[in-house]
This record gives sequence, structure tokens and C-alpha cells, in this order.
Amino acid sequence: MESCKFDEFSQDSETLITGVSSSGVLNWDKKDPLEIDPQNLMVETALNEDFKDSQMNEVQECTGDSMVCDSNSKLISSGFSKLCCSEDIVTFVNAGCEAASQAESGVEFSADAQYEGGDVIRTDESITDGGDYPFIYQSARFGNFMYQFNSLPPGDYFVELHFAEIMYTYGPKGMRVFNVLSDFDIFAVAGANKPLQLVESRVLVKEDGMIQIRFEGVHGCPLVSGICIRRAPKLADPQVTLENVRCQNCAAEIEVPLAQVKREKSTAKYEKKIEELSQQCHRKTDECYQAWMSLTAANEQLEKVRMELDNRLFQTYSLDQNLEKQAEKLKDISNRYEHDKKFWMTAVSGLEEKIKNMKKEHAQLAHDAHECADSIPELTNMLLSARNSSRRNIRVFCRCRPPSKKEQSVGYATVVDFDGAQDGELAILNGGTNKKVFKFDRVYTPKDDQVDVFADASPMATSVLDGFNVCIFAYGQTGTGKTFTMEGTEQNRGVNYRTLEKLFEIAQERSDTFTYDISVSVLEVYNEQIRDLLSISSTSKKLEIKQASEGSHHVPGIVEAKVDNTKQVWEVLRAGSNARAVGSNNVNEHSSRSHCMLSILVKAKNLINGECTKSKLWLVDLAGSERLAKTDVQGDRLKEAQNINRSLSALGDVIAALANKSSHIPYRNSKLTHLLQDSLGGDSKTLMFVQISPSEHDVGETLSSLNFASRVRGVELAPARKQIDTSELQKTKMLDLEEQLGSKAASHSQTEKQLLQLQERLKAREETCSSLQLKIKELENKLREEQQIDSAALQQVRELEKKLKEQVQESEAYSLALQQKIKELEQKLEQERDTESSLLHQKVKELEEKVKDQERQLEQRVLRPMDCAEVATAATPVGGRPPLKDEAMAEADPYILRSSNSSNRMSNASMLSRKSEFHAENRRKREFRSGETENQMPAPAALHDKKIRKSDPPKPYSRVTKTTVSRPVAAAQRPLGHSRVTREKDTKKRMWC
Ligand SMILES: Nc1ncnc2c1ncn2[C@@H]1O[C@H](COP(=O)(O)OP(=O)(O)OP(=O)(O)O)[C@@H](O)[C@H]1O
Repeated sequence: MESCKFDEFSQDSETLITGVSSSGVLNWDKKDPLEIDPQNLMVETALNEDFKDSQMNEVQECTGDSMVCDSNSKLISSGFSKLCCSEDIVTFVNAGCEAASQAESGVEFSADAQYEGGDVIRTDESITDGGDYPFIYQSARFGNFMYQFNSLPPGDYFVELHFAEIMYTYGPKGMRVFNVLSDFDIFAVAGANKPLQLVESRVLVKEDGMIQIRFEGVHGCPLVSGICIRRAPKLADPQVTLENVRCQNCAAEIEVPLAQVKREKSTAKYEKKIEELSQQCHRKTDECYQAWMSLTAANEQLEKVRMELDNRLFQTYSLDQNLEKQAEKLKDISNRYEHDKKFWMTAVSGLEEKIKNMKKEHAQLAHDAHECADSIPELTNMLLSARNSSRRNIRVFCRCRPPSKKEQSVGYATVVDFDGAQDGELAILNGGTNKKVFKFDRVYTPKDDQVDVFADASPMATSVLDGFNVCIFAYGQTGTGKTFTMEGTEQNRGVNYRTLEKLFEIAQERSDTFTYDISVSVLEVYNEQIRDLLSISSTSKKLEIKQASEGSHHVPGIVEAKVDNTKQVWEVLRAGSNARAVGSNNVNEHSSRSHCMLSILVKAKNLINGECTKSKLWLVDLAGSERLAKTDVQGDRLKEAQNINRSLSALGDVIAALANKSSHIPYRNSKLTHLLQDSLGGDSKTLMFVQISPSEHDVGETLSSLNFASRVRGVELAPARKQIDTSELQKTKMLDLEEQLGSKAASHSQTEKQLLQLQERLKAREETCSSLQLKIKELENKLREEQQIDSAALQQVRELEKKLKEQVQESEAYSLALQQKIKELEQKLEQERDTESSLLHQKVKELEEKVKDQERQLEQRVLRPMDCAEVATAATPVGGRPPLKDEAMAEADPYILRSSNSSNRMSNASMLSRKSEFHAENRRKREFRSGETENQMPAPAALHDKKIRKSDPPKPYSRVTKTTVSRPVAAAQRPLGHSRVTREKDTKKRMWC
């Protein structure tokens, strides 16, 4: 504890007292006594922490009464905020200045009270009251605590409290309120971090001389800088009108003031009304509680609906996303489809254009074909003319074999001159200079091989495939090489095999436009009998030549072996050759005496125009043509020779008839000519090989053969060789045209096929697209339905919200109206009470004085038992009035406080009792409902939590927050600020209280 002196003091200046002090004593001695104008009273204060530096901190204006101090008066300063000057005040001190205060205070300051969780009041000092004015001080911090002031003279006092600071913080340990003088809410009056001044709270000190000031629910660091207790001014004694009231116990009449009676009646009336209103309030509270519960349930339901809505929204969102993905896919597919469609449309249009062009070309080709077809008659005529000319044109090729070994060994001279062979001329030297020249279409020397021979014969194969009947035969003396030319050997194949080989070769080349069916028959004519060399039948059935309806000749029952390739041909030829040898001891002799005839039947079909042809090729190896005169033969040999000569003569006759253009051609004179009828003459082509021997020994036969051949050639040698070529050219041209047409037709059919495929693909794409469009529509419908369901749910929720809002508003309005009513009634009642109580108080005092006097008088008398009437009489003061009821009650209640602000005096004990019971009951209900103390209001976040907790019913008072009720969802999403909610709650609490 330190003391400081005032540096200066000047009443003229505004600053009356200056100095530096902290937890110390301020002395001033400038004036004695110091009269200070309260309007100018200023006190400088310094805080404890700043004392050492002697820094001036705050100057606070004093707004109290005037202050009178002597020169030795001390002013204590330690962060105190006010110096209050009044004639009734002794001093006013701050916390921590016990010594100085004690010295001047005569009031016993008890500190036996201890509140749970609070500080012990550090006032075990006993302060003697040195004057009329008690002086107390104390400082305290934290928790619940209580001041108790003892040894005060009974009477009315004003209590004045000053707080240097009210510190509090937000957060878990935050404090907001503490009670002073019962339920008074300091915080509500002062606000945060502001010095508090509680002035002129009236309090009644009774016989026990004690004032208790409770601080409850203090959280934080409030610093009580000073407490002033001073006597309250005496109230004027009002004029009292008395009225007799009968005692309910003893039926004695007691005189009581009329105002008091009226007041009691009025009080009773208002109490009843208050009771009713309280009950109504309770009912409304219960209703509100029920409404709150239903609101909570509705909130829960709302929450569920919201959750469901959220889920639905999430599902919708998921569906939306899926739909978007599907839509994107569909879009891609659609784009691709459009792209493909364009591509294919372009392709189709291109193809259509191509088809159009091709149709044009086709039409052109068809036109050309028609022209060709039209020209066919001309061509046919040309061919006919060519054929007509060919009827007279039988080609003759002459072939001379090499001299045999025998001839060479004997030394026969060669009689054949081949000097003109290149020109088809052949000369036979017939003794000396006699030389006979023959001219043929071709002359083959012994040096010419099979290939050379067939090179000239191969066009015949083409003619057969073109549909002409052809006959190739070899004529000549025995042993001149007929068989060699026609059959050949395995190593050196002859005309037969090579012609067939050529047939297949050409057929293969024409396979696109022609189909060929080739079959082979092998016959032998011996002694004017036909023998089927391919027949495997053992019985030799006699074969006859028949003429078919169309005019062609054939041998019924003959084997026609179908051949598809040269290998089969060779097998057939070998089979025929083998069969020819059967039954003959001398193969060579037999072959010389029979005609070996190979018949090849060709059935052709033109794939373009559908034309079918059936042609026949005869390859004939005739029997030897030697003259009978030369050989001296008899018997069968003679017969054989005669038959051979007859058949050869018949052949000569036919040729002669053909040469002479005879109307009758004697084909039927022999089997040979009969068989060859279709291919010899007429519209057929004939090629004759005349085989000769080079030897002088055979010169006669050679000349005979050559003469016969010359006759034949005389028929056949024609100048119209070019015409034959022309017809071939025309045919080739026509073939080319047909080939072109065929390829175009094939290309056309291919294009049409492609077009069909494209159309099918396009159709499939269109089907896919339409199915996808259907799917999109289905999904869109589904989404629309979902949205409709959601909107319906939302509408339901909104209606529910609206209903709840209306309910809450109604409840609030009704509660507010009730509260207003209660407040008005209470104010009215309090006003009346105040008026009456002051009067009564005065009267009671007077009565007490009188009672005392009477007691003193009575003590002097002899004591005797008194009945009730006497007591009443004795207690009656001068006017004979009995003691007032509220006096006794006031004495019974040591906690009666009076406040100058409210002028509230609780003189009626029953009233206080009922009120306290009412408050206690309310508190119990609140505690029961909320499970919390009134001062520990739930934080908004906690309130929000409670809203969604079913098992934790809300507090009836704190729940009436508009924000929570009217906007449950929004409140849940955006909790209010702590201070705002707290103040709202406080305001409402106060309203409810
Ligand atoms: N151009 C030739 N080159 C070589 N040898 C040949 C030629 N022509 C014939 N020969 C041979 O002469 C012989 C007689 O020939 P080949 O049998 O073919 O005569 P041919 O006229 O058929 O007799 P035949 O009337 O008796 O059947 C055979 O050995 C044959 O090989």
C-alpha cells in the first residue's frame, strides 16, 4: 500500500484532484474542508500495472452528488472508476485499499459466505462504524460470490455498485452475465467491457443489520471497484385512512389503513389475475412446448424430406450425368451416322451416277449388240457363202514319210521331189526325166515333224468349237504313215491327240462366254461293219447308222465318253487303240485293213446370247489304199481288200459328186461315207492328209494316191481363202463385242450387288438410329417424370414450411400479447404497491414506536395474561391501531431490497413468498425442460444441434427464435453470429421472465 500526495489542487480549474495512485492512498490537504462541486468533480485514476511509471491513465467524470472531505481525507485509487460525492456517503474506494478504508469505516464486514465455485470474500475484518454512514468496500473476481455487510443500523439503504471493468471473453470459458441483487442482470444494463454503475438500489436493513449482495453465475473477471451503501432518504409520511378489519382467528376488529385494505384487495385481485395469467402463461408455455415439439418433429420430418430430396436430387443429378453421357454417345453416334450417311449418300449417288452411265453404256452396247445382231444375217450370209464356197474347198495336205530302213537297205531311189514343197508343189520322178508335178495346200517333207503338221491343222479345232462339222482323214498306201500322222506315238503325238488338246485349250479360253460338253467315241469299220472300240460289252452288237430328226447322223448305242481334259482324252484313245488290237494276231495288218474313226461330239452354249451348237469332228485313219492288182491275194484278204477298195471308191464317188455339185451325194454306198456324211461336204470342213512313200518301189501307188488327192483338191481348192479369213475376223469381232458386253454386264451386276449391300447397310443404320432415338425419348420421359415428382415433393415441403411459419407466428403473437398484458398488470400493481408500501412503512414505524412505548408502560404495570383483544389493543399505537401484517412479514424476510430506479419494495412477505415460489417454479420448469441454468443459454450451434436431436427437448424460452422457426433449413445452413443470437435470446428471456 502506497500513499501519494496530490501535486496540486485548484478549485478554479476543472481538475480538482490530481495525483497518481494505484492500490494506494491519495491524500490531499489543500483545503479543509474540501467542498467540491459535483459538476466539476474529476478524479484521476491509475491502474495498478501503470503505477510505478506514474502514468496518468484515465479521467472519468463524476456524476454524483457533492462531496465534503476534511484535509486528512484519503482517497484510495486502484483502477476505480468513480468518486462519488454526497453528503450521505462516507467515502468511496476501490478494490485493494483495505487499510485505508477500514480506518474510516465502522461497519462490520463479514466474509463468512462462500458460494460454490466462487471466491471467498476476504473480509474478516471488523470495521467499526465511526459515524452515520457505513463504509464498505471489497473487490472480487470470478465465479459465484457474495458480499455480506453486518452491523448496519436497521433502515433503508441505497446500494451502489461500481465495477472498474467487466472483462469477459468469448469461447468455452466465456462469461456473459452475473447477478447482483437477486436476479438483476448486470450485463444487460452495462454491456460488455464497460464499467458498471448500479445506483440507488433500495434495500431494507432489518434488526440483524445485514445486507447481502450475491453475485451468481459470474464467468469472467469482473472487478468490483467499489460498493457504496448509504442511507436512503426518509420518505414522507403519507396521510393514512384507517379501516376496521375483523381478525379471522379471534373475530377482533383491527384498525388498518383503508389504502392498505384497498391495496390488499387490489393485490388479491391482481394476484388472482396474475395467477390466472401465470396459468395461461404456463398453458401457453406448454402449448408452445408442444408446438415446439411438433415443430421439432416437423423439422425432423422436413429434414428427412430434405434428405430424401437431396437423395432424389443426387439421383436426378446422377441420371442427368448418365443422360448427358448417353446423349454425348448418341450425339457421337448420330454424328458418325450423319457422317457415314453423307459418305454413303455420296457413294450411292456416285454409284447411281455410275449405274446411270453404265446403263447408258449398256444401252449403247445393247444398241451395238442389236446392230451386231442385225448385222448377223449379213454375217450369216457371209458365213453361208463361205461355207458354200468351202463345200467346194476340201484342203489337202501331202506328207511323205522318210525312207524305211528296208527301202534304204534295198537301195530304192527316192522319186519324190520336194523342191516346190514350200509352195505346195510336189514332183514325182517317174522314170528318167519324166516328172509329174502335183500341187496341194501343204506339202510336208520327211523332215517335217508332227508339230509342223498340226500347226496347219489346228484351225480345224477352232472351227469345231465354233460349231462346224469337221472331218480330218488320212489317205494313202499301207505303210506310208497314216497312223503315224493321225495317232502318232506317245513321245510324238499325232493330229488326234493334238486336236483334242487344242479343243480343251480353246474351250478354256472361252470359258467366260461358252460352255462346252465334249464326248469321244472310237469306232472301227472293218469289212463294212462298225465296231465300238470303247464298248466293254463282250457281245458284238451290230451297230447301225441312224439319221436323227434334225438331220444329223449317229450310231445308236455307241459309247460317248465324256472328257474334260487331255489326260482323259489320252486314256480314251489308248483304250480304243487297245481294243482295236484285240482279236488280231497282227496288229499292223489289222490296222491296215480297217478304218479307225474317232468321233468327237462338241455341244457348245454361248453364255451371252444363249445359242447352242452341236458339232462333230471326225478323225479318220483310213485303211491302206493299195491296188488289188498289185497284190495277189485271195480269201478273206481279198474280201478285206475289196471292202477297203469299195469304201475308198465310195469316198471317191462322194468327193466326185461334191465336186460336180451333184444333187445326190452317194454317202450310203459305204459305212465309211455314211458315217462321214455330216462332216464330209455340205456345210462342213474337210482336211485330207495324203500319205506317200518316197520309194521308187511304191511310185505307182504314190502316183495313184496323188492323183486321187489331186481330184479331191480339185474340188476343194478354192480361191476364196480370204473369205474364210473374213468370216473368222467377223466372228472374232463379234466375240470381242460379246466379251465386252459380258464384262459390262458382269460389272453392272457387281455394281447392283454393291448397291444392294449399301442399301441394306443404310437400312440397318437407319434402324439403329431410330431405336436410339426411341431410347432418348424414353430417357427424356423418365427424367420429366422424376422432375415432376421432385417438384411435387418441393411443393409439399413449402406448404409444410408455410403452415409451420403460420403456427409459430400465431404462437408468438399470442405469447407476446400475453406478456404485454402481464407486464402492464405488473406495472400497475407495482405502482400501486409502491405508493401503498411507502405509506404503510411510515405507519408501521410509528406503530412500532407506539408499541414500544406501550410495552414500556406495560412493564411498569403488573403483568397479567392478555387475550387477543388486549394484545391487539396493546399493539395498537397511539390511535389504537394494531401492528400491521406486513411489518411482521417484513421482519421475517431479511432479504427485502428496494431499488430507487424501480421504487420496488417487497414489503409484503406473502407476496414475496409467492413471487419467489412462482420464480422457483418457473425456474424448476425451465430446468426440467432445458436441463440448463437460466444463465447458461445454449449457443446457437448447440441450439441447432438440439433441433435435430429428438431425445433432447428444447428450452421453451430460447427456442422462440424467429430465425430457427421461420427458416429451419436456412438456419441449419447458416447459423447466426454468436453475439446476435445471444442478445436475441437474452432479450427474449427477459421478455419471458
Ligand atoms: N513321217 C514319218 N517319219 C518317220 N517315220 C514314219 C513317218 N511316216 C511313217 N513312218 C513309219 O513308217 C512306218 C509305217 O507307218 P504307218 O504304220 O503309220 O503306215 P500306214 O500307212 O498307217 O500303214 P497301214 O496302212 O498298214 O496302217 C511306221 O514304222 C512309221 O513309224
